[in-house]
Amino acid sequence: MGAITGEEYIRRINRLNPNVWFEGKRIQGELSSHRAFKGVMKSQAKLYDMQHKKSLRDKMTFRSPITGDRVGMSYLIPETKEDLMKRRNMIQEWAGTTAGMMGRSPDYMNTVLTALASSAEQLKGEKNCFPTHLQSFYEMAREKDLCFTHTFINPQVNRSQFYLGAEEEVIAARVVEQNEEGLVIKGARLLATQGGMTDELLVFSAAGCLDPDQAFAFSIPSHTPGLTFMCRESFAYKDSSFDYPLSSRFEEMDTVVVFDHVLVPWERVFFYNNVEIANSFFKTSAFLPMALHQVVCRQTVKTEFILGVAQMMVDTIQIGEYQHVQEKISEIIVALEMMKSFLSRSEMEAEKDQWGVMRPALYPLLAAINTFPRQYPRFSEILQQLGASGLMLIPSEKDFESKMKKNLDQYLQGATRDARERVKLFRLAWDMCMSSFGSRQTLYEQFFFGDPVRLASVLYNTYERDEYVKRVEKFLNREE
Ligand SMILES: Cc1cc2nc3c(=O)[nH]c(=O)nc-3n(C[C@H](O)[C@H](O)[C@H](O)COP(=O)(O)OP(=O)(O)OC[C@H]3O[C@@H](n4cnc5c(N)ncnc54)[C@H](O)[C@@H]3O)c2cc1C
Repeated sequence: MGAITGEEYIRRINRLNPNVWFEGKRIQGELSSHRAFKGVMKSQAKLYDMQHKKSLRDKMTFRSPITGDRVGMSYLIPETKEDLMKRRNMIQEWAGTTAGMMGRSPDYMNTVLTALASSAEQLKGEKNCFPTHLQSFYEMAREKDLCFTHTFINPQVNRSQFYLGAEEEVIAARVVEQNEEGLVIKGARLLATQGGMTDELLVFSAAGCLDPDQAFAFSIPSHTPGLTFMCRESFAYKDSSFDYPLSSRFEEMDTVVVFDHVLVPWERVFFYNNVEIANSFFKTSAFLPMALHQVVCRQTVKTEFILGVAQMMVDTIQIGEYQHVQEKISEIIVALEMMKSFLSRSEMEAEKDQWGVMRPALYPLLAAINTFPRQYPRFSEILQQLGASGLMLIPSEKDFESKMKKNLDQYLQGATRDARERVKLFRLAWDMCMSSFGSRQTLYEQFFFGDPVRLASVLYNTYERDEYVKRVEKFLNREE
């Protein structure tokens, strides 16, 4: 089968008909026609269509080692530095289409699964681990071009250090039964972005897992009996891409995932009841370097887009002569250059692991994921500071078609753009940094890969720096 088209993606999800709840009701009918999903599913479909465009086919796909069919490049296990470049080019092509605003374009989770499968050998011989399940599942996903959401966060009930979650009624998803057919899961997980609009849900333990009944990794189809996705409010308020240029296209729903005695067949279980593996596999496998490589590729493209928007705003109202404006634009340039450097260094210093996987160097990528969550809110702030009232003077497409057009044309024109074009640009900036969609983007970039505070601890606890301390010791003991 190999790489799918957009139409195949839409058909497949509609046929699955997963149990998705929105505003108090189960969504009936085709998910791709529902107002909360239609824009983003159409955008996702466009990404899949790119795999079949003649001019992009070699960039977006590679030949399956099993069938020779073309399969998605995000499923490529990198063995050389050239493979890493191929992965980067593909990821950035998709990110360019979404302005980097779709954090969950399928390459993100495809990369996660590919990374885990490339390290499956690590599970060999370990208690309750099934490396062959993981490997064959990856191959099946690659050949069918499946897409995924994932969930690994327990409900935010009580985050104090000594909370053990021992309520009588289960809250955080856990194994409640084990039988011949598989594991039975009950409870909830937060959250799954794109929940319901993917083929599969990949579930793995929350970081710092202590409970053997929560120490698992598996994947199940989105329409598995007992599985429910509960949506938040949709930020796709209108279809007009003039009024809502980003949210009408890229609003990725976030869902709470509820497991009501969900049966996970054994062949879908990668490991269970193994706290040690649950806590170590994601650190020692290729997960971090490969997933972060995808993330930083996308974030770099997103930063380029933000820089472009900011510069267009500056030009439109001619504020580029002011020093503080230049400084603000420079701040975005510095951030962009940093991201590009982190990415290049991660590729230049990539090394093969013991299974022949070319892993991008981890520390430049960890530095990036520690920096970007702090930079991104500043980008929003800069757009607001540059746009000022212009971000409120954003009449709708309908206003431009009304009797008011003459007034709008006269009073909302910019120095270099007519009123309609100026408003179109400022609406884009507004959707990026002020609308519900824009605010979610800011929260997303801060948290989607984990709490930035705890991500900093990963650096603190693992970064080799004895040599520097020794150097200072030597300096302090210098006699001359
Ligand atoms: C838009 C969005 C989309 C997301 N999509 C997904 C998804 O698709 N799949 C998925 O699995 N997850 C997803 N996430 C969840 C993301 O992984 C979490 O937000 C992140 O790991 C932080 O966990 P939390 O939200 O539970 O915050 P909490 O852990 O509850 O933290 C809340 C606050 O308490 C502090 N805090 C709590 N515990 C500690 C501690 N032990 N030490 C220090 N400080 C602490 C934090 O620093 C923070 O300030 C998404 C998040 C967002 C915002």
